[in-house]
Amino acid sequence: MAADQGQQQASSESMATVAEKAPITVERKIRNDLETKLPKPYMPRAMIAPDMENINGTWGHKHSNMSVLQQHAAFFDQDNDGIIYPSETFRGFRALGFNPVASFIFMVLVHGAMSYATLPTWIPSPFFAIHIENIHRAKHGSDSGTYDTEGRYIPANLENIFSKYARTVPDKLTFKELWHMTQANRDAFDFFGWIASKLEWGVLYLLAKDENGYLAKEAVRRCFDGSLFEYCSKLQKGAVSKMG
Ligand code: HEM
Repeated sequence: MAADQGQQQASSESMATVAEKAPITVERKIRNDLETKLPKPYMPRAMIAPDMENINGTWGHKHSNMSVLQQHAAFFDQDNDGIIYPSETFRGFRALGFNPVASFIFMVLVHGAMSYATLPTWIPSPFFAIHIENIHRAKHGSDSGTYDTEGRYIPANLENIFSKYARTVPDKLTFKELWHMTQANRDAFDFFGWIASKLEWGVLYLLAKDENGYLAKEAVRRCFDGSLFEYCSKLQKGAVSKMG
């Protein structure tokens, strides 16, 4: 009997997501029910970005056999040649509705920060090209961990963002909660990653916040597979109506 109880206690301890002496684990919650809806939520997905509500990823979005991170960047590859030039990024940001000044600044930051790491040789590109084949090499620290090192997508890490930081409304982040998340994701002395993360999440907030100032989980998920960008550019052209 005592042995049974001991075993039960050991097994509940081995699954605990909270440690009494680490109050931060109480504050930032982890869900333990992901598997009830989403099979193997911990398994990185190469081509599809699912979550609890969309277990097959984005309906109607073509992966073209690219990794989820490659799909995220591919919207900006307007001639589909696998290489993104600054002019394409500028036009991509314009198509999303950003003004010329903001689009120019984002273009300089993205290509200044990401081109070199993605090049096929060590010789820098005078054109600041970004090679989509190697986009995984442009990953940085202090991120959410939702892309893995090879550019796959880890559903559990998307869910963790919302269970940890969405306090006001479930599955939606206020600007303050988003800021809190990027602060919490900081690796020590990773100044580049701190700034890169703030910019990525800040631009996403500007692009996809709703009329009440919330950033919805659905918008974040669709940012990861790039389908959000296609949707927003169609919205700008007036080709689709706004997401429910
Ligand atoms: C409106 C435009 C864009 C938005 C809103 C955006 C937003 C994001 C977000 C929110 C992340 C996730 C960061 C994390 O997991 O913490 C991310 C990651 C990434 N983005 Fe973008 N992005 C945009 C444009 C681009 C462009 C043009 C490129 C390159 C061509 C790019 C390349 C990347 C890469 C390489 C990562 C992985 C970084 C990492 O997880 O360490 N993004 N982006």
